[in-house]
Amino acid sequence: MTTKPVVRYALPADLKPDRLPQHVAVIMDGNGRWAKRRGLPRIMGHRRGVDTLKTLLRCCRDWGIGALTAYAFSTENWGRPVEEVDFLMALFERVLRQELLEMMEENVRIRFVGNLAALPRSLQGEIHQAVTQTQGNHGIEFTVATNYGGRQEIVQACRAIAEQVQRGELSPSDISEELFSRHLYTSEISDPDLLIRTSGEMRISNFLLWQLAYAEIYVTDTLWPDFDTSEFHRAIYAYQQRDRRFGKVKG
Ligand SMILES: CC(C)=CCC/C(C)=C/CC/C(C)=C/COP(=O)(O)OP(=O)(O)O
Ligand SMILES: C=C(C)CCOP(=O)(O)OP(=O)(O)O
Ligand SMILES: [Mg+2]
Repeated sequence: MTTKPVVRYALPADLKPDRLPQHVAVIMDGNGRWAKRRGLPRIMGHRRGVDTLKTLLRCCRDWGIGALTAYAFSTENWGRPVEEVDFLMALFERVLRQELLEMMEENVRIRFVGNLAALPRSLQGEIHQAVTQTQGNHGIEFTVATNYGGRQEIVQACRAIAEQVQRGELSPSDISEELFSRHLYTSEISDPDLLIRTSGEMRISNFLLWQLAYAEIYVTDTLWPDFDTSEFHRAIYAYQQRDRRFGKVKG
């Protein structure tokens, strides 16, 4: 039997353990450019991007960040060349299958958000398996946004609420922010405290439109496959310098 070396990340001394974001969301952008700069096909960037994600998940867990949400495929990404879309779907499926045992060992609870019913059947099966098998885990909460669109999520929530009103189960005056949140894909997870976007783009590209209302935003020019623990350290350090006022005045 071979024993895998266990990598543990110590919290850097200049980060305050009592001021860590509890939930970090990431837009894993720049995989295509990373590959292109090396004269490689775009898909190689996505493949390398998986390693970045695995490292980040471990780092969050070791530093005491309770939740990580990663944007893996947007509702708009269907418009990419079919070979790239097919590669990504197969990659998600393969990674899920390969990593399930390790997620169990590392006490990771995985969830998926997005319109999952439109994903390939075999991927849906793998998602179901991973979600149900890890649902008793109480380590880090790991959410993958796949076929996810913030607008689509809001529309489906409106539809579900409208149907309840039509059936007479709910009155329009019962609709509150809290009730609305319960109809989003993210009903079981807290809103992100910090959004990180790699590759320098200053936009949120239809990601968690409702949930990011008060998230701190950090954008780095680094491309996702190059985003490492020292880059993550910089992002958390920047977050800890922010003054989160939530519309109030400084006390
Ligand atoms: C199992 C699992 C969750 C795996 C994650 C794999 C992964 C890293 C997916 C991200 C895919 C994606 C569309 C990235 C955006 O970069 P881009 O293609 O837009 O890059 P570009 O902006 O440089 O073109
Ligand atoms: C990271 C994911 C999965 C989606 C956002 O990146 P995109 O590359 O699709 O976003 P745009 O720059 O096109 O807005
Ligand atoms: Mg991109």
